[in-house]
Amino acid sequence: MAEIITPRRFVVGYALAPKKQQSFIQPSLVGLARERGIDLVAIDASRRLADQGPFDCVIHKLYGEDWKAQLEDFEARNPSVPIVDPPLAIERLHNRISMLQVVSELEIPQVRETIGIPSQVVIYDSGALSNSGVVGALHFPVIAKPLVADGSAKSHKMSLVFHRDALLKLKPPLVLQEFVNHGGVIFKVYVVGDYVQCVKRKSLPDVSEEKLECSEGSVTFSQVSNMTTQDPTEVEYYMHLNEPEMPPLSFLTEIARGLRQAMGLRLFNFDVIRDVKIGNRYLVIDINYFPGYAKMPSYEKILTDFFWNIVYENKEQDPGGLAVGDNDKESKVLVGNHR
Ligand SMILES: Nc1ncnc2c1ncn2[C@@H]1O[C@H](COP(=O)(O)OP(=O)(O)OP(=O)(O)O)[C@@H](O)[C@H]1O
Ligand SMILES: O=P(O)(O)O[C@H]1[C@H](O)[C@@H](O)[C@H](OP(=O)(O)O)[C@@H](OP(=O)(O)O)[C@H]1O
Ligand SMILES: [Mg+2]
Ligand SMILES: [Mg+2]
Repeated sequence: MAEIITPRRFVVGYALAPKKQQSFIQPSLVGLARERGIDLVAIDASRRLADQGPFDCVIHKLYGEDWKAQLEDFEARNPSVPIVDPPLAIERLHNRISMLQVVSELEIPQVRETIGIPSQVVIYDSGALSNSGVVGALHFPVIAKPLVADGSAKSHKMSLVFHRDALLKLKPPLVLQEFVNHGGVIFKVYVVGDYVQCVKRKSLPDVSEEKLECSEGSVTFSQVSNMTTQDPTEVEYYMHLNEPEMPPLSFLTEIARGLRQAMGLRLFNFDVIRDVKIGNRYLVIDINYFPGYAKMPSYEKILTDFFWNIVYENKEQDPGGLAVGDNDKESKVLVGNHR
């Protein structure tokens, strides 16, 4: 009788909003993870988390106090199971001021390229919009961004504001951020643990001094980097999207490492623009928790490697610390020698 020991399987539980689940949990990801011994299992957010599982790792992108309490309860009962990422660390990204503060605090070598954020002010009430002491130092145009970034459609609705008088119709709380001409392209830097990948995306076109003078009021827009178009006049734009040079990957990797450590997050992306006036000056304008990874080439392999590292790292550090009901996961298959 030969004894075959099959490797232990791991379970990664995911708690995602329906739209996110649909885009992220693709059969190609589930299949690849399964081949590597990792089963991706949906968490039902309407049921108590601690009653579900067992899990070797929990990944999540849900909002609200209820969900945070569920995670805390689960963590207290399963202290050895990694929660990716801790809700407290994610919270920083729900406010567009605290989100970028961490960039200003980065301590990375800035020799050839430099990194920063655009000048910005936070506006809590309408009165501040007409207060020279608050908005007087800003150089126009500015982008008005909702202060809260909570995943709602409203939190993505922005205005490009050309003149001060157009500020008065805006609805605080918001951030007024100087618009920086950057050649109409943004660099989206995806971070998955210590893996970093940069892609180019469509952005707002530059605003010349002449255009600024003849433009009135403001224009609204939403998630411009995700926009695709059937408009033939834009075909040319897309043809030229390949032209701008990428920022050096080593520089982006340093920034990603610094952000990861400072924020205590492993799953995020950040948007970078290059100032056309100062060619080696880069600015971070946005950081997103658990972004649209399925848009990233080879996301299945990158995410599967990430899950594998988490569950194996955890197993090595704490081989005894298994989640509830974990003991029976190492299955032995006995194969009889039939005559
Ligand atoms: N300071 C800036 N200067 C120039 N363009 C900017 C600036 N801030 C934002 N933009 C443009 O506006 C777009 C939306 O801004 P931002 O990324 O902050 O919004 P978001 O809704 O959080 O985006 P995402 O969909 O990536 O979460 C950017 O992709 C970029 O095209
Ligand atoms: O709706 P919220 O919770 O804010 O999250 C969005 C992020 O803000 C975007 O950055 C994601 O798009 P990108 O992956 O293209 O950055 C976007 O990706 P998705 O639309 O593919 O899910 C979302 O993750
Ligand atoms: Mg963005
Ligand atoms: Mg964002």
